[in-house]
Amino acid sequence: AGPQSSTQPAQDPSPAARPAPGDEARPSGAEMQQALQKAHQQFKGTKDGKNADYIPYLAKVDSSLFGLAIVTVDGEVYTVGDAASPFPIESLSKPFTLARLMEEVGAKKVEDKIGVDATGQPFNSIIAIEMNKDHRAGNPLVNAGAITSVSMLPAKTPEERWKKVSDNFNAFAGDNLPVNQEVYKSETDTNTRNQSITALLESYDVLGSPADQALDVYTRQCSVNVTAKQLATMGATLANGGINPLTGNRVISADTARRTLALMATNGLYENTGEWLYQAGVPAKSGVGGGIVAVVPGRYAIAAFSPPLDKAGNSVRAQRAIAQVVNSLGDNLYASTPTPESQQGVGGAGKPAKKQKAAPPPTPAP
Ligand SMILES: NC(=O)CC[C@H](N)C(=O)O
Repeated sequence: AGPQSSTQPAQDPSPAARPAPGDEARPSGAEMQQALQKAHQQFKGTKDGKNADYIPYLAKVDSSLFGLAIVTVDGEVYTVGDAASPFPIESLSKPFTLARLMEEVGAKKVEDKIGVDATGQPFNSIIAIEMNKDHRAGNPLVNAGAITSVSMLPAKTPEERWKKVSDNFNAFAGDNLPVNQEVYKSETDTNTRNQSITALLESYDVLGSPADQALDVYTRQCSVNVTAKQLATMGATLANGGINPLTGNRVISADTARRTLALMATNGLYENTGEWLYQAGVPAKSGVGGGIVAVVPGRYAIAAFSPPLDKAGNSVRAQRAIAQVVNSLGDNLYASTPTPESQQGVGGAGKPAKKQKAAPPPTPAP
């Protein structure tokens, strides 16, 4: 791949008229669709990883399911494979409930009561709570932080708390996301680890609601079914400054969207978040149901679903496919100029993409 075109506008355009970095080489819809197809083709045979088995329902899901979806801030939708297959949202619920919480109580309360730094620990770590004397949970995207988030949502009854969570998901997805009752039961019957985490948080007096209510609403929010297309729409709402690009409705403020994305970049894939950001260069969030959503701010979100997970609980195919698509489209946020190397996927699994398009002639300012 060669360098980008060196065509320069005669004059530096005003800041408002200046395209954002990379805008001059924005991929077309056809290129996005092709990138999805290529990644699907390339990684569908991947055998690495294993379904989550600590939640009995997830162990039984067909490991070969594999779907990819992109939703752009202009409301374009591109999909390939099993993008319409519902799967449990699990930890992908966390950033969206967090965003609702920030809207309702302000970001400062989240910073003070939960914390906004990486934990560097597994999502269900108890040691991370013990080590973090100031904030206890440390980050809203691990279980302790997400249970605390749910507990802090202003609500007088469990029903009201659940309705807030559920209405919020539906607004992000522009669709009705149902609870998978089998998953809810499966998790409720087996979530002894989360019971311990919740009891520990309660002992440190950081919960905003009765402990059992926080854990139950958290468990139910993890049991909601979502498809890759719906998940990409949820991510695209974050990419689009809080406005759902399919419904046109504002779901959260632009400030909350920005803060949520920063937290995804910091801790979205738990102890593997650094490795992820190093390879893919975009904020993302995973769930043990096999979903991952990644966001290119101002541009699009890409979601992938494939059940087999790595040891940190992140879908293997989803990571490889998303990293390859994002890099091949030139959207790694840390790549000032796309290079063959920056266009490779996780572990160099991808191939360099074709040359960047030449920049179009500058549009005259109105
Ligand atoms: N990482 C995840 O997706 C974990 C979610 C799961 N419901 C749990 O609490 O353990």
